[in-house]
Amino acid sequence: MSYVLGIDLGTSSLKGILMNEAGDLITTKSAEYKIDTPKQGYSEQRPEYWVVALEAVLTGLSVEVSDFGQNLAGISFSGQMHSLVVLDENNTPVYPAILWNDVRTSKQCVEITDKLGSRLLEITKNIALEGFTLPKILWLQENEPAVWARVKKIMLPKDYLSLWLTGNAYTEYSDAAGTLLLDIEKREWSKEIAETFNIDLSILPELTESTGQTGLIKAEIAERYKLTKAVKVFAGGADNAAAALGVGLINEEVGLISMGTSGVVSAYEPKIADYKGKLHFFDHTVPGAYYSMGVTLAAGNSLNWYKETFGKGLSFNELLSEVYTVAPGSEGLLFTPYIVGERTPHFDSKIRGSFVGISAHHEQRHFSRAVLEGITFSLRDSKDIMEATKGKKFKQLISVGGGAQNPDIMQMQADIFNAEMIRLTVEQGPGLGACMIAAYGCGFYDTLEEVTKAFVHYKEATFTPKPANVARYEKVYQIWKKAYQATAGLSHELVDFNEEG
Ligand SMILES: Nc1ncnc2c1ncn2[C@@H]1O[C@H](COP(=O)(O)OP(=O)(O)O)[C@@H](O)[C@H]1O
Ligand SMILES: O=C(CO)[C@@H](O)[C@H](O)COP(=O)(O)O
Repeated sequence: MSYVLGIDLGTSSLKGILMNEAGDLITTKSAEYKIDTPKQGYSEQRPEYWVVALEAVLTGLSVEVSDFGQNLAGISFSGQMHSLVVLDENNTPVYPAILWNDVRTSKQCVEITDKLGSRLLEITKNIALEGFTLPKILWLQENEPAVWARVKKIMLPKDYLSLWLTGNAYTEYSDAAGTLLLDIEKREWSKEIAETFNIDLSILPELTESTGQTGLIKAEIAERYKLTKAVKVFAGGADNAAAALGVGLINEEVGLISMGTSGVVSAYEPKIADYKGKLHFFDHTVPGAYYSMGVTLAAGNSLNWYKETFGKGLSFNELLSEVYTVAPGSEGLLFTPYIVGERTPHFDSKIRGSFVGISAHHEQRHFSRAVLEGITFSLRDSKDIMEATKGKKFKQLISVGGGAQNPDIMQMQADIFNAEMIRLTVEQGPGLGACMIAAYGCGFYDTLEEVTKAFVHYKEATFTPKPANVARYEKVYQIWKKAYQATAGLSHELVDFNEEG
């Protein structure tokens, strides 16, 4: 039976999921990489890190699965969104990729908003945020003119890997939508926006559907991994759009929660909607459909920071092993996960995180629980906005991302969202979505609905809200919500103070 490979180029690691054409999991492999932070607010990765990780995953698969080379038929991708990759005429990166959680571009966001006014929302359906690609391009033009002069191609992370595999430069609508350069209605690069900011349209990659084929794996790479078939490569999707497909978000019945490096709440949108920038609005991987989402900049990232700072050397399971012994509300300890600023609902790159209410009786287990609760409250902010704008409550939510591995986090999500939380049998939503795109692209199925039936399965055991916890969290959440206003002024002053040196 033929195999399909889904590559999820995450922020903390690259994950490969190998499945057969019937939708059975064969195996998974992953390789981690670091984030470089040369200055406060900067977040970068060298595209070479991703290639090294991809090669490690391909090597691991070819060693573990004896018929990998013989049976691999198609590959597709899911990738961290918005991050800017810049290449010269030889397709060599000329600058580190500036990532989606880099907040150096506040000035450029103001410039975009001033120059485009209401046209920005009309054309792109989104507002200017530090994480998106266009402000990063303007930052490079302004701060690194010599580098900018060498740029012949702009790419998004997963598209760089596709280029590396095939030699062809493409992107697809779900990732293009996150650049602020796509005219969402016309489904083409916006000439108006590109001209306003002196961006030559020729440096933008050709657009295709998520399911579009970008090429075949180059001969020298096929030879290295002993791939005997002509392996087809398909464009894939932005990680949140691929996850939406991977969890079966192909109708409005359910919502999606992801606790990866970022935290995301998203919903299927059958047609273009105007959320006035309160929620992000992007193309889905399902051609012609869309999804809306709210984003917490540092969900898993806050947990990582906490682990590295206060639990060095511990595994996540060790770090969180006593969380269940603390009652909901962490006995009066609150945490706001704004360690790199926040998107939904505050859109504030200068807010910073805080612990509020530290008492002499608090132990490490209280801090651990407070961190998880703060992350989940922040996701609740997005969920509430989404439900209010859509006028409907999600009774069931599918939970993905690294955080979904922990049962205490899952129960907390059920209690704080007051919804039944469901998990996938194959735990990696974005990578699964990428496999599904490859299976469809290879022609193993006629429709994405059929692929969904074969590939997407939920675990039988779900996490249901406990009424006493729901009631308690409702009260704590109302207090937690005040922490943003209470700490915003202080945070802004401190950030300015630090920037002055
Ligand atoms: N066993 C675990 N328990 C709780 N959280 C975890 C666990 N493993 C990973 N995580 C969290 O999940 C995050 C990684 O999730 P993932 O979806 O792989 O992210 P990304 O796609 O951004 O690389 C980590 O940053 C970490 O905070
Ligand atoms: O910026 C966004 C969405 O707008 C992030 O969700 C990135 O797409 C990174 O995702 P993860 O690495 O956390 O999956």
